[in-house]
Order: sequence, then C-alpha cells, then structure tokens
Amino acid sequence: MPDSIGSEAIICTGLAKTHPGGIEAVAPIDLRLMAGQTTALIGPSGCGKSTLLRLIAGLDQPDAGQVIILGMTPEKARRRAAISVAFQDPSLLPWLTVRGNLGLARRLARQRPDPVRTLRLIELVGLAGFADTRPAALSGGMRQRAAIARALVTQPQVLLLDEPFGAVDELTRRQLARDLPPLWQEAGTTTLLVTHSIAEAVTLSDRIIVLSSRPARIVADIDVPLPRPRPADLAEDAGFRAIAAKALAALSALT
Ligand SMILES: Nc1ncnc2c1ncn2[C@@H]1O[C@H](COP(=O)(O)OP(=O)(O)OP(=O)(O)O)[C@@H](O)[C@H]1O
Repeated sequence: MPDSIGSEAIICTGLAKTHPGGIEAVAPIDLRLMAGQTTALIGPSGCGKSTLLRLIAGLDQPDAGQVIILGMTPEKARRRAAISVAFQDPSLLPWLTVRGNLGLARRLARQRPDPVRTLRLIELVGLAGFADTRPAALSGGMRQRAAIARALVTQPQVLLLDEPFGAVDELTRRQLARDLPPLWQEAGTTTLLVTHSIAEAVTLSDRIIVLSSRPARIVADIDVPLPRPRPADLAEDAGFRAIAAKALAALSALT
C-alpha cells in the first residue's frame, strides 16, 4: 500500500464554474477525498457532474476556488502521470491498435513498455483477442473498455472516470464491477467516478456524493461501509439495499 493511504488525495475548495452563456454548472463545492478510496458522484442529468470531474482533472479551469491533487495542481499531477482519466468519449487514437494506444499512454507518461501488464489489462476489460484491433473496428462499449484499460496502464494514483460503463452491456458491466475494484485497492488508487446507476455506485464505491440539480452542490454524502471483495449477489444484501435507499431518497428529494 502506498504511504499516501490515510491522507487526502483530492482537495477541492470553493470550486465553482459557469459555462459560456451564463450556465452555472458547479456552485462553490468543498470536497476532500481520502487516498485509496473510491467515490461515486451521482446527480440528475445535466447537473454538472462532468464539469466537476473536468475541473478536478484540470481539463477545465474554475471561475473560483482550487483543486489540489496529491499536493499538486491538477495540471502538474497530469504531467507526472499521477492522474488518469477515462471519459464518455473514449478518444483513442484511431491509427493505433488497442495495444498501441495503451503503449502510447505509457510512453507519454515516460514509463517503460510493460507488455505483460498491458495485455493483462486488455484481457481484464474483456478485450482478449482485440489487442491488435484498431478503434474503428470496435463497438462503442469496447472502445470505452479500451479507454479504461488505457487509464489503468500507467498505474495512476488518481483515477477519474466519467460514466466509464455508459455504453457497456449489462453482463460486461457486472464483470468490470467485479474485476476493477480489486485492482484499484491493490494499487491504493484514489478513484472518483460519475455514474447514473445507484446500484453501480453502491457496488463500486466507499462513498457516494449526491449532487443537486444545476448548479451542482453536495446534498448528501453517504458512507458505503460494505466489506470487500463485494460478492456478485451484493444487491440481495440488506446493507446494500439500505445504502441504495438513502441515495435514492437524496435524489428524490431534489424533484
Ligand atoms: N463547454 C460547455 N459550454 C457551455 N455549456 C456547457 C459546457 N459543458 C457543459 N455545459 C452545460 O453545463 C451543464 C452541466 O453539464 P455537465 O455535462 O457537467 O452535466 P452532467 O451532470 O455531467 O450531465 P449528464 O449526467 O447528462 O452527463 C449542462 O447544462 C451543459 O449543457
């Protein structure tokens, strides 16, 4: 386990963003995420979840407030390959194969090639047999999974995922929900993910942050103290149901 466990990996202070046209997406938000934890962000469609994630990733600039990741600005953390992102649009390079895209991510992070890890990740996201396929020949869900593997291949300390399973079929979603968290735990990765699924949020995370309608504010902060590894039939568990009910109540209170 990395030394950073027990400390705060992501600190957002007074973070706010209004998009062009006066669209207030994120109201001032204060958020502190512990290293090694997985947090799910849920909220109504269009409430500002992606905007918040992009601000944390340093891909958008806030109008107010700041983000500190592992003691650095998001830009510096990205330059050091301490953060990886996998967003809804997988943005794989079309002229490279899946393996090539993962290899490039390592080169850009100034890391030596690691063919064994690369192939293990490609297999883990269910793309065994497609390592040498280019993105154009993959389905949307397969491209998303390739993007998840690419985000993990550099072994980032912080992983930001925006609806990573959005285009992925139900069975594969379940497999990913089973196989990815142990990987994050093993590496002590701090993961922040946006999802529309309460069940996915409870299954994957240690904490669920519920955001209000636009502009996003934190309306509930729910602990998910369910033991890991989490079984495939977790949804049958009374603890799971109680947490899911809390998240649903927080979302329902918004309407
Ligand atoms: N670059 C932009 N320029 C102008 N408006 C934007 C921009 N990006 C997002 N918005 C607007 O900001 C609001 C929040 O968008 P955002 O994508 O952050 O929401 P979201 O909660 O992730 O949505 P969804 O759940 O539907 O993916 C929306 O009204 C959206 O139209």
